[in-house]
Amino acid sequence: MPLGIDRSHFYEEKVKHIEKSNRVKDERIGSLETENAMLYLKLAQLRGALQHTRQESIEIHEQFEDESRFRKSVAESAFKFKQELDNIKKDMQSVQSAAKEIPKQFNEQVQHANSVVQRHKMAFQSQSSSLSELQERLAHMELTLHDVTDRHAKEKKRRQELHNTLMELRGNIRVHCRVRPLMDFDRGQEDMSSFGRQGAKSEVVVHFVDDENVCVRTTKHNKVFEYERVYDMTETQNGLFDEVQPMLTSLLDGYNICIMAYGQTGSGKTHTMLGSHKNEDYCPTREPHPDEGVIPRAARELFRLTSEKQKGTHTVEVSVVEIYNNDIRDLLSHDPNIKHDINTGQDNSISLPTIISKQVDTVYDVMCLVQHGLCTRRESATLVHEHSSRSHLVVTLTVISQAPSFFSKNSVPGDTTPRDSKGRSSSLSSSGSMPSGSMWQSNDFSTNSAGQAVIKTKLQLVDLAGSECVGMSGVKGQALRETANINKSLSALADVLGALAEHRAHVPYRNTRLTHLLQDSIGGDAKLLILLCVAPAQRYITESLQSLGFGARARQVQRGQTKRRLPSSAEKVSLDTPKNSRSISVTGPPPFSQR
Ligand SMILES: Nc1ncnc2c1ncn2[C@@H]1O[C@H](COP(=O)(O)OP(=O)(O)OP(=O)(O)O)[C@@H](O)[C@H]1O
Repeated sequence: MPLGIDRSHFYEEKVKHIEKSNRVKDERIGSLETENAMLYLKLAQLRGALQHTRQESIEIHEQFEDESRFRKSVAESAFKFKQELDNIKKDMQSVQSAAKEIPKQFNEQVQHANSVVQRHKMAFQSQSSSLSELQERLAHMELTLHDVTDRHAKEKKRRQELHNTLMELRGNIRVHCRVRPLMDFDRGQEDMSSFGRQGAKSEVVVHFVDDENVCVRTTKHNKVFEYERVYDMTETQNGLFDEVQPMLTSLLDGYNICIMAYGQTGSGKTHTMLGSHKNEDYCPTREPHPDEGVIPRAARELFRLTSEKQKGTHTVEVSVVEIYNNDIRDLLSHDPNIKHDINTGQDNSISLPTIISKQVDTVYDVMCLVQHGLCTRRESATLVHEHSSRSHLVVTLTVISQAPSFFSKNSVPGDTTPRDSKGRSSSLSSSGSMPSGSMWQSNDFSTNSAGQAVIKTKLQLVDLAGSECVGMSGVKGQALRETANINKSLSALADVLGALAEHRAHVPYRNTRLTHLLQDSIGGDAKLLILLCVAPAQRYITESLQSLGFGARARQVQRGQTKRRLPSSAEKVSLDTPKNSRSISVTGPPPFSQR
């Protein structure tokens, strides 16, 4: 550039140009930065997309692997299935071939079965005729068996009746034996585990054999005793009374009856006669109770029998006495400690004139009086059992019956009552069961206040005190005296039976009050039943053998024919003078006896 030329313009232009170029560049930079930012953004987006794609590819890879594994397992399963299928196919083939065989075999079997059926059919046909024959024979045999069983039962009953009649004719004492169940107190000092076991004191050694036999079996003993009836441990009060009941019918036919429970202490005498209770707890009931014993049942039967007779012709009186330490005590008296004497009549009839006898109309009345007596009865606890009776209890029911009309004042002279061929009055036989050959006795024939002839018969119900070994009962002092008296009176009873069985001239009735009071029942004309009570345990074996022996001995006594309480000679009854005597003793020969 020439000197002196203004260069500022140039520079200005130059600056402008540079500024313009700078502006262009700045714009260019700006747009490039924008573009760069856009590119960064795009890059970030692409990176994000890449990341997403990577993630997806991982997932796809994993899915692929899963699928590969699945395919592999499917392939494996398919292989297994194929193998199984092959096996099934093979099986199918064998089944098919077997199935092909089945109809063949079935046919063969059917043919075989047919032939068997055919054979059996033939056999059946041949046997059916013999089967019907057999059935006929079986039916016939069943009929015969039934018939034989029936005849056997009838024979047994007839034998029993004949036996009873024979016993009656001979005047035998009937003996029934009751074996009681094993009780807790039978254990004594024994431990629980050995209760009832072999060798233990409580081992059962008295066994029921059948209705008529009982046996004692131990290492030392094997003895069988026979009685009219044996009751096992399960026998109920009702079952026992069923056997006793028929005897009571004779009471209204004019026979005295005595039922006596005998046995060692704790053997079940009170249970049998009254039922199980403590004396002071006895509670009479108006209704029959399944547990009640012979006394309430006998009273019930007596009232049943009298209810069948003409109203007002029978009255019943009750007395309750005990024999304690050989003294007779009236348990219905205000002062039971008063001792009473026995009166022996000219005809050897026994009575207690000073004791109270109360008239009763119902069983309840009877049992209330018995309960009154029981509250006073002596009992105490012994080692054997808690409520041991220390006295003999005698409950007497006296039946006062109006004698049949031909004994009355109007008909006595020149008695025209029809008689049977043996001289018996037909009106008498209507009262029932006079056994052939029975004899009549007049000692209880008397008159009532209206001057009518009456007959007194008595039912004595005796709960004896228990025989016992002093050592076993563990008693001392006063109780020892009681035990000694009990044992003495019971052995006197055995002596009396011994003397009667051996027909000795002297029978020691008067050795004790017990034997004296029971004299006309044991040795006289009463029908006597002894209920032997036996405990089954080994610990009482001595006492049980003694009781069973006592029963066996009693059965041997033959007292002669039982007698009926009726006047022997109506003509001799002085009915015109009733004041003379209330108890008319007649000594002449009986008009209707079989003699
Ligand atoms: N057949 C029986 N069934 C069930 N329990 C019975 C039987 N016999 C007796 N017992 C029970 O045995 C116990 C003794 O019986 P029980 O009092 O009758 O004897 P006992 O012979 O009268 O005795 P004791 O002479 O000492 O008075 C009572 O608890 C009674 O309940």
